[in-house]
Parts: sequence; C-alpha cells; structure tokens
Amino acid sequence: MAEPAVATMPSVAPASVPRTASALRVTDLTFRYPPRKSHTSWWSRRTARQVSTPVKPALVDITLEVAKGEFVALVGPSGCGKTTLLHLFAGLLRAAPGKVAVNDHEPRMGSADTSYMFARDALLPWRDALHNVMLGMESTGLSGSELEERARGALRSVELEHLATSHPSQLSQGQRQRVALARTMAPGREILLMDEPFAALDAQTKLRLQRELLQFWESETPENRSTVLFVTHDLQEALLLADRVIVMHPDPGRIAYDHVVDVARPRHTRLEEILFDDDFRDLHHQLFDELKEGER
Ligand SMILES: Nc1ncnc2c1ncn2[C@@H]1O[C@H](COP(=O)(O)OP(=O)(O)OP(=O)(O)O)[C@@H](O)[C@H]1O
Repeated sequence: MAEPAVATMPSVAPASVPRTASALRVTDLTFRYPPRKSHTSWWSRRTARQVSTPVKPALVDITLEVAKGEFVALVGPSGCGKTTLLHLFAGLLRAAPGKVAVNDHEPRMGSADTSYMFARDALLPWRDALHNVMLGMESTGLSGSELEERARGALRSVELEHLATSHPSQLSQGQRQRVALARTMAPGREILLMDEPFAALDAQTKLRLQRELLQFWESETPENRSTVLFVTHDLQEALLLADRVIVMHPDPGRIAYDHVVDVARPRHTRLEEILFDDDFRDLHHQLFDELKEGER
C-alpha cells in the first residue's frame, strides 16, 4: 500500500514547545492600539480637550515561539490580529519591553535579519524586474556584479529571467508577485514575514508561487533555512506550506489551536499529490471547523 502523503497530525492548544532555539518569540502578550482621540461635546471641541475612547485589545494572552528554520502559518478570520502580530515582529509596532523578541532581541524596523512581503507586490514602477530584485540586497554590501548575479539567479528560480528588463507595468499581477517573491528570497534573510503574499492571485498562479516559494526554501539544508511566518486566509495554502499551522480566533485576537503538519519534505515536487491525500483533506476539514468555532 502506498504511504500516505500526510502522517499523524496531533493538535495542541494553544502553543507547542519549539524544537530548537527560537527565532521569533512572544511571551504573554496583550496588545492594544493607541486610543483614537474623539471630541465628545461642543465644549470639549471648543477647548480642544480630547477624550480617549477605550480600546479593546487587538491581541490577548499571546505566547508563541517559532524555532529557527521553522515554517509557521497563521490563519484566522479578518480582524483576529494576524497582521498586528507580523507588524510587532517587523518592529512596525511596539509592545511592552521583553514581550516580543526576534533572535532574542527587541524587534527593529528595517533589521537586516528580516524580509517582509506584502499581499500586493509593492514593486517600484520605475525599476525593471532585475533592479527591483536587486533592491532587496542593496544594503548587503555586495558588489554590483554580485548583486546582479544573485538577482538573476532569483529571477531564474521563478522562471522570469527572460523578463529581467521588463517594468512592473509590463507584467501580469502573477508575474509581479513572482518578482516580489524573488526579491524577498534573494538576500537569504534569516527571517521572512509574509502577509498574505499570494492572496490576490488566481488558483493556478497561486499554486505555482507556492511551489516556487517551497523550492527556494527547501533547497537549503534544514539548519540553513529561513524562519518563515506566513499569514494567510487560505487553509489549504497554510497546510501545504507550513510545518505548523496556528489557528487564531477574533474578539479579541488570540491563539486557539496549534497544529503540527507532519508532511515529509521536500514537498514542492508533489503538491498536487499532497492536496488529494485523504489525511490532508481530513486535517483541512478539522481546521475549517476550528476556524468556524471562532465565529460563534
Ligand atoms: N492602526 C490601527 N489602529 C487601531 N486599531 C487597529 C489598527 N490596525 C488594526 N487594528 C485593529 O486590530 C485588530 C486586528 O487587526 P489586524 O489587521 O491585525 O487583523 P488581521 O487578522 O490581520 O485581519 P485581516 O485578515 O483582515 O488582514 C482589528 O480589530 C483591527 O480593527
């Protein structure tokens, strides 16, 4: 009998113990955005006195560790705090000291350890594909020819080397996102924070980019792989890509489940096979129910 593509997948709630040293860590975090100021009366408007509206926390009691080289997906309904968590790791938002750590340090915006990839490609329109990919590495101290060689290699990996001199306006949405993927992967950063990077793509193009991302990532030995925190609304995508899938619930945003996805790697050569595996589908159903649970 053929080996199932998906082996046992224990579920633990809320957070599991990391395998090795952690790259990303949150400890018992409750996070509120600063209150919006609102004028409440004619008198307060006149005197420019402002009253703070109480703010519900965006995240409560979050404890999470992502081990070095681990690929973790965050799923959950809109508003459950996925992007907030990513922004805290990227240093775009600040938590109380000691609550959030990247490589055991307070997160820093623009850190050389971290790459951030958005749902929309965010390419510079005046640069061609090659120079957009090079942009991600310009602060690395590589020479011009090294930069170009690396950028070409990254474009080759997403099968777009022939469009190196095309500008974003000459590329399809899928091609632009592939250039953005090459730009994210090319510098070989230690930590990749990816916020729904394939959400705007059709199913076929999405599968292609998932394969290309895995190919990039799985081509490194496990100890040299980047740590990935990947936000998505797509359960199938989360299960295909990640070592662990964390299910968040909203109101307030919290971690509800933490699943180990025990599918052997490399996966990029057999994504379709994994998709049609019965155990994979069962796990997909289970997570679907867990997501719905959060909507009640
Ligand atoms: N800049 C902000 N100021 C105040 N509240 C915010 C801000 N950004 C997000 N929020 C609130 O924080 C909560 C979490 O938002 P966040 O964007 O992190 O959720 P999400 O899970 O990423 O949602 P989506 O899947 O729709 O992107 C929401 O209630 C949202 O309204």
